[in-house]
Amino acid sequence: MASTPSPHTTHLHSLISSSTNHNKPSNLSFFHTSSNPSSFKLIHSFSTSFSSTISNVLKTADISLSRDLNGVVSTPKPTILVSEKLGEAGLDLLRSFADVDCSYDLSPQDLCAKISLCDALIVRSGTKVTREVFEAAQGRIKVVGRAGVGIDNVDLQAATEFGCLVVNAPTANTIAAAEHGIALLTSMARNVAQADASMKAGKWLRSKYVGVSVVGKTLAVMGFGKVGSEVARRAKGLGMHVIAHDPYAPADRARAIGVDLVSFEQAIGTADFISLHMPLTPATNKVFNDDTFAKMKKGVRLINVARGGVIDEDALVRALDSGIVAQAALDVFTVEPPPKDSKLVQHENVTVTPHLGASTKEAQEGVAIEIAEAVVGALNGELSATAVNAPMVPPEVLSELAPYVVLAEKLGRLAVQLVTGGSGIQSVKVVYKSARDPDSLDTRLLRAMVTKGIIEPISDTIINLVNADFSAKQKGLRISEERIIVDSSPEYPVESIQVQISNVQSKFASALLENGNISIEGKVKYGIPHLTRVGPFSVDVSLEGNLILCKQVDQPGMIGKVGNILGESNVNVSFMSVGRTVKRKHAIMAIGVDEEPDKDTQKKIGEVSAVEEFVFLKL
Ligand SMILES: NC(=O)C1=CN([C@@H]2O[C@H](COP(=O)(O)OP(=O)(O)OC[C@H]3O[C@@H](n4cnc5c(N)ncnc54)[C@H](O)[C@@H]3O)[C@@H](O)[C@H]2O)C=CC1
Ligand SMILES: O=C(O)C(=O)COP(=O)(O)O
Repeated sequence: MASTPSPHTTHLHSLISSSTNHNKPSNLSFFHTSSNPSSFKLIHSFSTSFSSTISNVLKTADISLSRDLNGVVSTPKPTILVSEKLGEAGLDLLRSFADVDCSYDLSPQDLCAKISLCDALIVRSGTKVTREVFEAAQGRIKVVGRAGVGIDNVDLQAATEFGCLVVNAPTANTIAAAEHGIALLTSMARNVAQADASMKAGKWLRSKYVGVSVVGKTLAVMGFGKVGSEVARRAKGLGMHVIAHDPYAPADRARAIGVDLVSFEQAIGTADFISLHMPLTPATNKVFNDDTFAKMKKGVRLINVARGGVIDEDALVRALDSGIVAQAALDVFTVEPPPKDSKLVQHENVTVTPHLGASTKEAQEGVAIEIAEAVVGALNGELSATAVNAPMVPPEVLSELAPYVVLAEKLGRLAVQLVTGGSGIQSVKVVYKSARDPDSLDTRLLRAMVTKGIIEPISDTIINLVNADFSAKQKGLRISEERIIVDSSPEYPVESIQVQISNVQSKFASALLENGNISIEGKVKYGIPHLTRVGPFSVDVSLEGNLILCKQVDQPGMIGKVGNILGESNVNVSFMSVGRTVKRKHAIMAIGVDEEPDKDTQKKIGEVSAVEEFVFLKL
C-alpha cells in the first residue's frame, strides 16, 4: 500500500508542516508603480506557495516521503478505495494520480478493515459510510467522494468531526435522473411494465391495461432543484400542467419555466401525478405518510426517483390498497435492495426499478470524471467546489487570501504560546481591519486558520477547514470576529489581523492590553506575514523561523547585547525590531531566529540587567 509507514518512510502530516517556511514566496516579483513604497504592486505567482497554503487549510494530503535503498526521496502515491462501480474515464484519471483499489461489494467489516490504508474513498449509494468507518480509518482518510448527488449514506457529522472532507458529483446525473422520472411517469400511465410481464407470461390483455393520458393532467414536482426542474421542463413538453413545492427554491426560477411554486398541501391536494425530487433529510423523512396520503386526490399517481426514505412504505401500501394512490413507480427504497417479499415491490399497481435513476452510460462517465477530479483536487489540497461539509470558497477568493491564511495561523500559534499553561482558553476575538465592505470579505478561511493555530499546539487534534468550527466548539472555545472598516486601499482584502485571547494569564505580560487580553497583530507585507504589534507595542518582524520577544528598559546597546549572546551560541538572527510606547521607558524587542536557543542561552538573555521579561516562541 502506498503510504504504509515503513522503516524507510518519513511520515509528514501534510504537504507542508506548520514549522517550515512554506509561506516564503517562491517566485515573487515587484514592480514599482510610484515613488511611494506602500504602493509597490505585488505580482505574486502562487504556483507553489498558493497550493501549499491551501493544502495547509485542508491538510488533506497525508504525504509520506519514502527513501529507496540509495536514500533517494520519492513521494508515494496516495491510495484511493473505490467501493462501487465507477466509469472508466474516472478510474483512468484516478490511476494517473493514485493507487486505486476497486473492491466492490465489501461488507461493513471489510470496509472498516481496509479503510485505515486509504487516503480517499469513493462510493455511490450502496456503501454506508458510517461513524465506525471514520473511527476505523484512524485519521488516514482525508476525503470521501460520493459519485452522485445524495449523501444520505455518508455520516456527515462524523466526517466533519474527523476532519474528513466529503465531496459529491452534483451535476452529471441530473438529466439521467430526470429522464428516468419521465420514463417511469409515462410507462406507469400506460402500464408498460405490467403489460410486458403479462405478454411474456403468454397473455394478451388489451382491455386490462388501458392506461391514462398525461396531457392536461397536473403534475406536482416535490423538490424543485436540479432534477425536479428538468422533470418539470420535460413534463411541460408532454402537455402537463406543472406545479412545484420547494420551500427553498426561488419563485422566479420556477416562473421562468412556467411553473407555479405552491404550498405542500396545495401541491399534494391538487395533483394527478406527484413526482418526488427532494433530498432525504430529517425534515423529509417519511414526509409521505398516512396523514399526507389522506390529503391527496383520490387516484393520484406517485413517482419516486429521489430517496425511498421520504415515503412511509407501509403507509403507501395502505394508500394503494384503498385506492387513494392508483399507481406508484419507484426507483428507490428505504432499504436497498428491498426485502424479496416486500408488499410494496410485489404490489400489482407498483412499477419498480433497482435504483437506476443515474444509470446511463453518459451519466456514469460524467459522474466518474466529476468525482475523480474533485477527489484528486482535494488530495492535492485544493478546496473543492462540490464540498458538502466545508465552505465552498471560489478559487479567486482563495488565491487572494492565501498569504493571509498563513498569517492567521501564525498569529493563532503565537497568541496561544503567550498563555500561561496553554490551556483554559475560552474566548478568542479576531479583529480584521479592512477597507472592504464587510459583506465582500469572507473570513471563514481566516477564522479556521486562527483556530488551527490556537488549538494544534495545545492538543493532538489536526484542525482544518472542515473541522475547525466543530473542534473549537467541542473544546469550549468561543471564537468571535469583528471587522473594522479602515480608510486604506481596498485592493488588498485585509489590512491587518489581530488575535485577542481573554481571561487568561500571560507568560509575557507586555502582550496584554489594558483590558487584560493577550493581543497580537499582524499584516501581510509584500506577500509575507509580519508581526506588527504585541500588546500595545508596535514591532515589525517577518513571521518566519522562530521568535524571541524581549521587554527591556529602553536604553542604548540592548540590541547589541542580546545579539551577541545569540551569536555566541550560533543562533542566527534573521530580523530584529524594537517597538516602544514612550521614549526611554520600555521597549519590546522582537527577534526572528532561525534556531531555537538552548536553555543556557535563554538564561543569559534573561540575566541581561535591562531585560525585564522575555519569551521564546515557535512559529
Ligand atoms: N434515483 C437516482 O438514481 C437519483 C436520485 N437522485 C436524488 O434526487 C434528489 C434530487 O437531486 P437534485 O435535484 O440533484 O438535488 P438538488 O439539491 O438540486 O435539489 C433538491 C431540492 O429539494 C429541495 N428541498 C429540500 N427540502 C425540501 C422539502 N422539505 N420539500 C420540498 N423540497 C425540498 C431543495 O430546496 C432543492 O431545491 C436527491 O434526493 C438525490 O439524491 C439524484 C440523482 C439520481
Ligand atoms: O446521485 C444520486 O443521488 C443517486 O441516487 C445515484 O445513485 P447511484 O450512484 O446510482 O448509486
